[in-house]
Amino acid sequence: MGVCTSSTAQCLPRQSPIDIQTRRAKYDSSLKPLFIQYDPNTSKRIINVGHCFNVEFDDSSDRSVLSEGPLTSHYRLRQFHFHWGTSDRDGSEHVIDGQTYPAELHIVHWNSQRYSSFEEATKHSDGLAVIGVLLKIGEPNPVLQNIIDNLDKVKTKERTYWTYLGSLTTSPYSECVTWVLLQEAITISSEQLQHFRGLQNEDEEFILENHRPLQPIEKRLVKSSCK
Ligand SMILES: CCCCCNS(=O)(=O)c1cc(S(N)(=O)=O)ccc1C(=O)O
Ligand SMILES: [Zn+2]
Repeated sequence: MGVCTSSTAQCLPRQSPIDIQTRRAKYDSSLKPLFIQYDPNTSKRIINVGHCFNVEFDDSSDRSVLSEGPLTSHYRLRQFHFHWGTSDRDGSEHVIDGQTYPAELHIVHWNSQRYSSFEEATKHSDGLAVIGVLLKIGEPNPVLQNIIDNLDKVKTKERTYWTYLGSLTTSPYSECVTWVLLQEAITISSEQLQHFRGLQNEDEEFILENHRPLQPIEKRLVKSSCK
């Protein structure tokens, strides 16, 4: 079955991002800890894609993978990128109990256990898994400064998360993403964040913001890995 990219009779839309209302999130004791294994040597390049910059990884083999948690397959690291706003007041895509954050990191993985390519995976409801990490203003973050070589250090030993079924937050908004949103935000300094707004698109205009508006949760349930 193809991925529903619009609200059709047989399925309600599952668009992202959403407002995570923590009191409505349901603890699911069957949710296991995430297994994250990243090899920083698989990082390939950083590329300005016009609305954002992506740090791309060599995804020709399962050297950097995500599994366990809410997932029933292993997912191969593809790229990571950030979303931000025109000021530190907002910029994250997901919102927690109505609270926006100044930015959000998305670490994109595709289901290499079931599908032969990233492009093929995006056509299926279990094709992608994206880890969302909220960024709050605080001390300059050395890891962010050198995130490419330190992706491995982004892993924290015990991490709790929310998870729900959603979509890409950029066109074509394919409903192929299992979202795993870490409950612990990491810090970025306002000065570091200002560098993001200095990026320019193909028309040499500054990319001042790139976060999608909230989408209706419909009948979806957000699960939590902790009580
Ligand atoms: C059918 C083609 C889909 C391409 C989606 N690519 S992606 O790496 O998953 C991605 C995800 C996202 S998101 N915010 O994780 O949904 C944003 C941008 C991109 C991108 O293409 O740069
Ligand atoms: Zn994103």
